[in-house]
This record gives sequence, structure tokens and C-alpha cells, in this order.
Amino acid sequence: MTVVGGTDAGTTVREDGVPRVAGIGELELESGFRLPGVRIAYETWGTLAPDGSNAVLVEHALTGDTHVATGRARPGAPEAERRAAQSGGWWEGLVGPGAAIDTDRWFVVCTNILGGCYGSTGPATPAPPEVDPQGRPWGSRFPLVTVRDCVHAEAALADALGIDAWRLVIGGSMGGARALEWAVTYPDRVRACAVVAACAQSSAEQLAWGQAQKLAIRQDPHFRGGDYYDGPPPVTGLGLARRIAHITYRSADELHHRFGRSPQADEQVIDTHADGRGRYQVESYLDHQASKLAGRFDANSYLAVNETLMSHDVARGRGTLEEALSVTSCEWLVAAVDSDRLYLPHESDVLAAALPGDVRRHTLTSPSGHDGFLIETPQLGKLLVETVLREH
Ligand SMILES: CC(=O)SCCNC(=O)CCNC(=O)[C@H](O)C(C)(C)COP(=O)(O)OP(=O)(O)OC[C@H]1O[C@@H](n2cnc3c(N)ncnc32)[C@H](O)[C@@H]1OP(=O)(O)O
Ligand SMILES: N[C@@H](CCO)C(=O)O
Repeated sequence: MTVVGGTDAGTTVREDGVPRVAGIGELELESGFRLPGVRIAYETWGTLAPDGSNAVLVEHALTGDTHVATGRARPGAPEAERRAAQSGGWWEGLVGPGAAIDTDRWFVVCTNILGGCYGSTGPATPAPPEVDPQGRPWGSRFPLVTVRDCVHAEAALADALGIDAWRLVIGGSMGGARALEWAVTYPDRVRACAVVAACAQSSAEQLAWGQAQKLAIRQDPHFRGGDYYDGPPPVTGLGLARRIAHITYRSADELHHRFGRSPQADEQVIDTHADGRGRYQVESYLDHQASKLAGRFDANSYLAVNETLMSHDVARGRGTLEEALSVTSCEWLVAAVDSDRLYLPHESDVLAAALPGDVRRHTLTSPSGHDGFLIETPQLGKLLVETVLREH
């Protein structure tokens, strides 16, 4: 393994939440495509026990990154590295010293998904010389990566870090899909698995939302078939994709109670021309979510991870769902958000019922819909310490 940036996990000075990148070489994908020179970005928190028994893998969702919680860089690290480590993470409060996933006890690893744009190999990564002698980004040539491919890449990283088995693999949404795939692909390497706001197979409706998002990006004139890196990026299409997605991430009740029919401040919603009118608050809110995402994410990566999520089917090539899951022997936490209209609680029921043994489906109570898995961290932390992280 080659490590670029930060120091290695075996360092004597504990560093938390510092980005690193590991080269894992060529990866043969489910499609048969051989992806050369794969790099996986990751961050760690805590210290790996000498017997490797305390490793926890946290899997991020669609547009997430490796920074799950605040960390700390080594003394003397460059200012930018120290600031990045100290910034808040996307599961802040769930992971950290004394938190449910206690980094004084557990060695926490969070990877960036293959195909993403936060350090792992993805469409914006320069293609290797054998693919492009000029070193231009993969762009339209980037292959389809399945959830299973992502897990194989992470297994190579685990090998390199000296982690034979995870004490826990946990993820929400697309992170939950990866956690589940880990438990089935590598049953001997997962002691406990937490699948939050996720399902066993992307449903027809989830595929439908995925298609709409894909077309939003592809129809932006700046997209240019995916090879746009020498010009302006397709931010309009990416923003539209995020709007479509974000509506599915929140509940109708929440949107109603937060925004109702109110106009955005100082904007006039009844005007002579519909095109010239001001915005309702909810429109302004979606505009904000769209521009935030377009400012931080690569459109090709969005398409890549969207396709990856659409590929999610833990039973593909493994018989029935029950047959596919029968190879697992780990402890489970299966939890749904009660107001989730994207990953329906019923889909978590289906997963729990198909798992071997008597697995209960737990509930996170939230007005926020699917994004409740990111917001309801105290509830999720309590569930974790009562189930898969309880003292034996
Ligand atoms: C698992 C993962 O890896 S995810 C990785 C990170 N993912 C993300 O960041 C996803 C995007 N983020 C989110 O969806 C949310 O921030 C969550 C889920 C993390 C938290 O949700 P909430 O706290 O409920 O935030 P919410 O969705 O309401 O958004 C608040 C934002 O909307 C803005 N906003 C609220 N009302 C309006 C309005 N009428 N007009 C414009 N903007 C508005 C707020 O100012 C705030 O802006 P900011 O985020 O720039 O500070
Ligand atoms: N807000 C999350 C939701 C996806 O499940 C993300 O962007 O990753």
C-alpha cells in the first residue's frame, strides 16, 4: 500500500480525522473492467488495538466524505491540515471521545467511496498513462462501479491497515447499503453490522429518482458527454439533481411546517408574469441546497455514485434474499427513520425479516424524513450502545 498525506495508522503520535490516501493497485470490477491505480481516501480516529479487535468502519452516504467527526492533527502539522482535522464532521456527536462510537475505545475508519470526489479514485482523477497518455481526467471513460466493487476496494484497504475483521461496520443510506454488502461479501470479517435508513435492494422507486437525477445532469449543455473538465462544469444540472434528491430526503410534513406557502423574505410570489415572480421559501431553500452541493461536488462523481446506488442489490447472483443473507453470522442493528419517504420503514422490515435469526427492526423518530439518519444522532447513539456496541 502507498500512503499519501498525513502519517500511517501505525504512527506513535495519535492523529484523528486527518485525510490520507492509500493506493490499492488494480481492482477488477463486477463488470469485468480492470480499474488501474485505485486510490482510496480515508481518515481514522483512535488507536488500533494490537490484536486488531477494535476496528469500526463508518460508511458515508451518497455525497459524503471521510470526515465523520472532529479530529486533531499531529503537533507541527501544516495549518491547513490542522484546520481540516478540527472542523466538524457529518456524524458529529456520534463518533468521538466518550461518544457512542467512542474513539478512546474504538479505532474508527471512514473511507471515501470509490467514484467519489473526496480523495478516492473517481471520474475527476487523472487517468493513468496507459489509459490517457496526456493524463486527462477519466471523465466519460470512468466505469460503472457497484456497491460490491466499493466493498472490495475497502477490503483491500482493510488488508493494508492490518484489519482482519471489523468489530462493527455502520452506515446510513448508501452507507447502509455498503455496510450490508460488507457483511454478505465478507461474513468472516464483520462481527456486527448497522444498516440505517437503507434497504437490501434499491427499489423501483429509488431507481426512478436516480434516473431523473441522472438526466438532469446529462442534459446540462456544459456536461458535454462527461468530458467537461477543460470548461465550465454542469452546475445547473447538478443543482437540479440535488433539488430532486433533496425533496426525497425530507418529509412533506416537515416542509409544510417549516415553510408552508410563505414567500421568501422580500420576494413577491403573485406577479403579472409567473417567470418573473419571487420565490416561495421552500424554493429558496432548495436553491440553497442545490448551490451548496454544486459548489462542493463533481457532477461526474454524482453520476457515478448515483449509478453505484442504483446497482445496489445484495442478492444479485446469490439466490433469494434469504439465501444471500444466510451466509452472515454477525450481530445486527437495522433501523429506519419513521418519516423516511425514500427508504421506507417497510423496506427495513423486509431486510430484518430476511436476516438469519430473530432480528428486530428499530425506529428513529424524526420529523426530518430520510435525512433523520444524519440528524437524530442521540437516538442512533443510544440504539448502538444498547445493541451492537453493548458490553458483552
Ligand atoms: C452521510 C453523509 O455522508 S452526508 C455528508 C454530508 N451531507 C450533507 O451535508 C448533506 C447535505 N446536508 C444536509 O442535508 C443537512 O445539512 C443535514 C441533513 C446534515 C442537516 O439538516 P438540517 O440541520 O435540518 O439542515 P437543513 O436541511 O434544514 O438545511 C439548513 C440550511 O438551509 C438554509 N435555509 C433554510 N431555510 C432557507 C430558505 N428559506 N432559503 C434559503 N436557505 C435556507 C439554512 O440557512 C441552512 O444553510 P447552511 O446549511 O448553509 O447553514
Ligand atoms: N444528505 C445525504 C443524503 C443521502 O442519503 C447525502 O447527501 O449524502
